[in-house]
Amino acid sequence: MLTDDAVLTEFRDAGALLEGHFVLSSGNHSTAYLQCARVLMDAKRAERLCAALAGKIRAAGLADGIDLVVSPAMGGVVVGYEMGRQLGLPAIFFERVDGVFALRRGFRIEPGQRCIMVEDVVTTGLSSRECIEAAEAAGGTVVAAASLVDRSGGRAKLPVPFVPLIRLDIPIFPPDQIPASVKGVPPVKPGSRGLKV
Ligand SMILES: O=P(O)(O)OC[C@H]1O[C@H](OP(=O)(O)OP(=O)(O)O)[C@H](O)[C@@H]1O
Ligand SMILES: O=C(O)c1cc(=O)[nH]c(=O)[nH]1
Ligand SMILES: [Mg+2]
Repeated sequence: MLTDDAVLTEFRDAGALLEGHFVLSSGNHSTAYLQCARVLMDAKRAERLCAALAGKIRAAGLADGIDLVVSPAMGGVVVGYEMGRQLGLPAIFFERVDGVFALRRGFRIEPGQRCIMVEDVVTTGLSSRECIEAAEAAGGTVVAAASLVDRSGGRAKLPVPFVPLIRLDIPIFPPDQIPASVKGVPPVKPGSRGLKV
């Protein structure tokens, strides 16, 4: 069990609590960004946080009978792997092919396998919902979801019980409602969805 303060300290110590002007995966803008890759680059920190998340999942009675961890690449790859280790389950990831989540690399889901979908961050919940739909389309039954961070303040709706390690309520702005003070700061887009290179 980790307190919210302890989780935020881990993020702060990892240099993962960023302030500025960010374009999120959803196209919304924000003045705050949680860079989970910086948290997960430290194996011991990843272990501490994922052990706590696994503990929350067990405490919620959601760990029993799960066969498989599924997660959405890129952000979900490392956290999915470590959650598989903590829960004693295999872990596979979906990756976007022409924008649509697909299983590659010989990964597959056996018919009826019970899955938990694991994300790094939930903002609108779109990536999570798409990953859950992809796992169901691949033959699985998704019974729960988990993430390191839910920054939606609980507003993101997922179709299965959802356990975040920490829940934050961080404002997001649609592109036509960005405050003037934020507009003046050149935006950066850290995530990979819809990235133009
Ligand atoms: O709840 P949402 O509004 O979907 O936002 C959260 C998603 O955005 C980020 O991924 P991103 O799509 O930027 O791609 P990445 O994981 O490949 O970096 C993050 O890893 C989540 O998957
Ligand atoms: O919504 C996102 O794209 C997003 C927000 C955030 O704080 N961290 C992240 O990795 N993605
Ligand atoms: Mg992602």
